[in-house]
Amino acid sequence: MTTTKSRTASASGSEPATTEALVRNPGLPLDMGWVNRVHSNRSAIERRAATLPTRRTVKKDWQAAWLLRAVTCLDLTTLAGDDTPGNVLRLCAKARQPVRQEILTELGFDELKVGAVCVYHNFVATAVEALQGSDIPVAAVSTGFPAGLNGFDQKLQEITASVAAGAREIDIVISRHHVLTGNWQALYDEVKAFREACGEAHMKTILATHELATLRNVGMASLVCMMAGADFIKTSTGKEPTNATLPVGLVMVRAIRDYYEQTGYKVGFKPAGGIRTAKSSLDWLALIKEELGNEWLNNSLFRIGASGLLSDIERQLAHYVTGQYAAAYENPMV
Ligand SMILES: O=C[C@H](O)COP(=O)(O)O
Repeated sequence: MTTTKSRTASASGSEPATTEALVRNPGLPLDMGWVNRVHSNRSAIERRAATLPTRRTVKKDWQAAWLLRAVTCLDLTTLAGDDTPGNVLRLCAKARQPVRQEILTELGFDELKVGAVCVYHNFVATAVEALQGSDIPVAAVSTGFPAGLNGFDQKLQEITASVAAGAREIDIVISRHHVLTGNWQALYDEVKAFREACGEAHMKTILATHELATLRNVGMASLVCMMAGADFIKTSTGKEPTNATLPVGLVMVRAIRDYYEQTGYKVGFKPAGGIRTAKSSLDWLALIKEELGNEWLNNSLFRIGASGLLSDIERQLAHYVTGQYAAAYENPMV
């Protein structure tokens, strides 16, 4: 007979949490013919997005397995004005042990860790040291995060400094004005230069979709950033009035699918900003599964950027294992 524990473990392990090394998207010359063919039908996109939270009901063992998968894809983030070395160290400890060991053991796991820790440049060195030996990468937000309005040279210096401090991932923000004025060449040139400055560090390109005015702009900007060599495209900084939404996510993952079908290169996707509940993490996983397939359901190609999601996931996992919700003090942070 299959036990609950072994079913859960196999459900979570049915696809590897981290796949073998991907071929990095090298980018390609800006193809304005392709970019101009991007279209978006807002009502159709919104209708499709509205079905996602309802059509895939993931329950019991499968829900636990999906939540564990969400944890492995989490960019555990702190990007607050009152960040301190102390709270970054606590975040890194949580990154190493995101779910209490007794819960993990009940679920049949020895170990679980997040996809990355995401901080401002000033805390990169602290996080790198705290995560030594864990193989958890540190991601730095860069290029004038969140508004993206620093000078261009300053933006390149920020990237270089974060890479030198040990960041293995750089989350850059694009200049929204290039999109809003239709200057796609400028957007392409900017992102290509950022990618060159990143070197071996993987580059996530934040579109700040709320500030791009239309879904068509989101689709066009997604494509231009991939042509310029983005390893991931990311929805939001977490600082816009509206951040990750399923309609915007749908436009972006369809751009990723289009790019893959045309070039053979897989680009990752990172929804970020305002994702706070275990249920919403399941909706994002469902979006990826349905639109991009299981190949994207691992932390090489999918991340969730969140500063306040993990505690609800841990709470739901504890409930799954014990039948009771934990007291707040048992899940003290994030
Ligand atoms: O990149 C990640 C986002 O800044 C996180 O946003 P959040 O604080 O709303 O979770």
